[in-house]
Amino acid sequence: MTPALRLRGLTKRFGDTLAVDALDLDVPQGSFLGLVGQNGAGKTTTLSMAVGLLRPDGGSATIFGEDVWSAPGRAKALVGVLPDGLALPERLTGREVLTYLGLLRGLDRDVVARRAAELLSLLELDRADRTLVIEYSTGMRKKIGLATALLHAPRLLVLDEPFEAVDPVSAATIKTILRGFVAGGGSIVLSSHVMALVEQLCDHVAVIDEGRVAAAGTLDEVRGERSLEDTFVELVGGRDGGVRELSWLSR
Ligand SMILES: Nc1ncnc2c1ncn2[C@@H]1O[C@H](COP(=O)(O)OP(=O)(O)OP(=O)(O)O)[C@@H](O)[C@H]1O
Repeated sequence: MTPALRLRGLTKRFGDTLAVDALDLDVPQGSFLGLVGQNGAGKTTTLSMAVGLLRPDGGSATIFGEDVWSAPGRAKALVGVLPDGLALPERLTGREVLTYLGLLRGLDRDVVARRAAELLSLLELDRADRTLVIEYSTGMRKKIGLATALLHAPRLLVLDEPFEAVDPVSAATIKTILRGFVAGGGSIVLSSHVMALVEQLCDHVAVIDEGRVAAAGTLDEVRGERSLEDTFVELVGGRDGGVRELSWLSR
């Protein structure tokens, strides 16, 4: 079966930094994949190239077989994206943002109005109906970003740190939405630093280290008998000597 997302030889260099190094990754259809890695490992750069937001120096990205760079219209219709540092029209309310983006996506006005109302209510943004996006908190921005990613009912969701700065009640709602999305046949790839969250939500995991995939597979294949955190620290921590302490802090 064609993967929901296929990355082959994806490469990006910023000056002397090789951020992503000939990276290969498949996100199988119907899977919920967690992308984990240390700060600066290359997760955001990889996801940005995967969805057509950042042009790779080499390699390819396909979404359900559609090439992100040679067939961007077809590929982008299939994917909903929550990018890092999402730029939003700041002088609109959440409802106006969803209406604007829904109409740009070619959805009917009635459909947009219905879906926007449901998303705003579910994500508890309807109480701030007159608030402009510029006045939103960090967590509210994440939530409206997630709503924009879901609005056109994509087949694949690509979410960069969707739970960052989100309160526990909203996080529980988002988890329910994402689980429902996968149960309904959707596929998800999300990046996170929270191993417990990845273990709780995802059925597949990929560990990125220095721009390459250090391990990938089902959750059980990658972690074996250990916790994901132990596996992760062992895989990527070993290089710089693992966990160290500040001796001058001890009394
Ligand atoms: N626009 C840029 N210009 C220069 N260097 C960049 C740029 N974006 C990323 N990098 C570098 O590329 C590498 C990978 O960064 P990236 O943001 O993809 O990592 P990450 O795994 O998402 O990190 P984090 O977990 O901290 O968000 C880092 O060394 C970073 O400094």
